[in-house]
Amino acid sequence: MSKFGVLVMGPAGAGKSTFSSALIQHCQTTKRPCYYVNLDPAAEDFDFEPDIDIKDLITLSDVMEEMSLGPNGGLIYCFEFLLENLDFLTEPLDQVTDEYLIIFDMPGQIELYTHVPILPNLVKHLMRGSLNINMCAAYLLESTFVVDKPKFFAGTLSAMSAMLMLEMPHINILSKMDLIKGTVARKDLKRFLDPDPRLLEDPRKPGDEEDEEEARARRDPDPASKENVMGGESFKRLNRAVGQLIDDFSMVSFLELDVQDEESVGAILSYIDDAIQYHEAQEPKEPNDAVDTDIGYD
Ligand SMILES: Nc1nc2c(ncn2[C@@H]2O[C@H](COP(=O)(O)OP(=O)(O)OP(=O)(O)O)[C@@H](O)[C@H]2O)c(=O)[nH]1
Repeated sequence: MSKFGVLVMGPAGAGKSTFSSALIQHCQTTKRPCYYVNLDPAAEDFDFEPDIDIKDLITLSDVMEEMSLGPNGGLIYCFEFLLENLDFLTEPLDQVTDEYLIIFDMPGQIELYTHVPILPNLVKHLMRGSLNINMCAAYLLESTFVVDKPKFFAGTLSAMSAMLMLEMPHINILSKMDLIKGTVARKDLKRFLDPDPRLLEDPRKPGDEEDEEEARARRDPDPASKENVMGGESFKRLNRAVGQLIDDFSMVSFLELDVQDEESVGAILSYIDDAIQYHEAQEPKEPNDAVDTDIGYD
């Protein structure tokens, strides 16, 4: 057995720190040792004191002030600095024994999960070489997004982007389920948990009933309708293509998280353990890949 780690990611305010705390609480209840690493250089209040806190190395506020950078550029700078000082993580993590679950609580800036290769390099360092941590990514998206379908699909695309970029075991989580409980019918919710590509063409909000006429018009649009003449159809085709892309990439589905419900937290942790074990069985690691610390920030 070797160390297990979970990289808790997702957009700002998705509930990453709250989920990290729920995981720690669950580990305490089930007597599983865990270790908490805060990698958000702007995070301030914690339910549980981090065992490693990036702010002991560098803080976003110092970088913004001293380098005259904004919050996004400042965050990238902080991570570049972390990659140049990986001993800050390696030394304490080397001391963590194999039975521990290591929770990495990440910042919410979306840039980190899309186009800059910071996280792939960090993950490579954690998973390969001497640390040899078996990792899984947990990408959180707020459940309230389901009432705004374009927003939900945009969030799903960012989860996919993180999946493709990191190439590691990955689960997606719909967080804050308590906020939509009772407002979205189970059958509607299922179309989001396992994203249905036709959702973007369906004008109804979850919970609305569709009348026969609307359903017919959606299945069989009138080519001469005003919307089509004004270019609405090409927008619909784009939506359809995006929905299909997500559908074809059949690994994109969501688990439900309600942090108040101990069982849902435990179920997600079991998925994380299973995803890691499955990945380990499929793809033995290549040790000692060099970490590229140049991420092209100027
Ligand atoms: N109702 C409800 N609120 C939640 C839940 N999880 C988090 N929140 C609230 O959502 C807000 C953001 O939660 P955080 O855990 O700080 O989110 P985060 O993703 O760590 O935020 P950043 O680090 O700023 O990106 C806080 O006000 C939380 O109390 C949940 O499961 N249900």
